[in-house]
Amino acid sequence: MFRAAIERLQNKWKSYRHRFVPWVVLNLFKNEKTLRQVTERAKDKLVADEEVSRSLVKLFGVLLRSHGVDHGGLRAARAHSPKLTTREEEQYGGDPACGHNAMLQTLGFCIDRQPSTLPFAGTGVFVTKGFVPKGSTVAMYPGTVYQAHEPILLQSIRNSFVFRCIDGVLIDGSDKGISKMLFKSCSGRDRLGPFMMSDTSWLTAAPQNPLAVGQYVNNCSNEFPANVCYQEYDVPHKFPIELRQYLPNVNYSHDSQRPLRCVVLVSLRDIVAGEELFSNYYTIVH
Ligand SMILES: C[S@@+](CC[C@H](N)C(=O)[O-])C[C@H]1O[C@@H](n2cnc3c(N)ncnc32)[C@H](O)[C@@H]1O
Repeated sequence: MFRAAIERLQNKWKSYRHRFVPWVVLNLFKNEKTLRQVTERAKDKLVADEEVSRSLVKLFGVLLRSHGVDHGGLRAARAHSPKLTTREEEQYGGDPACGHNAMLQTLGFCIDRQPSTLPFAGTGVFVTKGFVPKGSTVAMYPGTVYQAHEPILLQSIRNSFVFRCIDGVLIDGSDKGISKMLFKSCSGRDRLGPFMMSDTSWLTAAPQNPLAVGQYVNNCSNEFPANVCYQEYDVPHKFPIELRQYLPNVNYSHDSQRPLRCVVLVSLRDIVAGEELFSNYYTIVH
């Protein structure tokens, strides 16, 4: 009987999809009601990758113009997306809050970090303005991407921001210490001529890409069910090169042959201003 119980536990552990490892170990049997279950891996995507690409390209295109940082690619960016109106140009130009303005304008909502609604849960992420319709790309999970075979031991010590994808790829979303140093170093390494391939500003209090705060989204509880879920997004080859400077992820290994792995958070229902975002740290894939 004891063996059967152990086997049940092992099977359950193996099928957990997203794991913030230390948190899961301590809370494995809490909030069982809020577990997200999916029947097939293919069905786990709430929104098509093309839809995620569309949202990101729209936002990043506006960010590119609003920051006035073109790294040699502004003209190319303008060729990609429609021209801004004069009013929009004025609204974004030189405004320190331009990231949030761009988000409100293009996606119809703003998100930001604030103290969590939950006691002892530290910082959380809230919808601060506008309205998030179900199925929107609400946030991105920033960090260094490690393939399943790459070493992460040192970086993972006392680090509650290591996120595990379904295929064993890990994303270290910590903005402190060795994790921070490694992200900056990999990001500098991967520059392509005049183009940056990733954004390091998520490591600061004011990320250029305002979606890049998904690592601060807290786990749901029985009182606050999940309103967002994680979804892997492999950046397609055709993603505009001049917009990659806003991607908050970078490969740990320079010679990674795989497309860059990002993780986005997608809304499970409509969310209104003032609500905190809650994800489910555990997803069971049957
Ligand atoms: C990925 S971090 C999320 C950001 C975190 N709130 C912070 O301020 O750094 C995961 C950690 O947040 C805390 N956390 C997340 N969800 C929680 C919850 N529902 N209740 C209490 N603490 C929570 C735990 O300390 C967990 O290890």
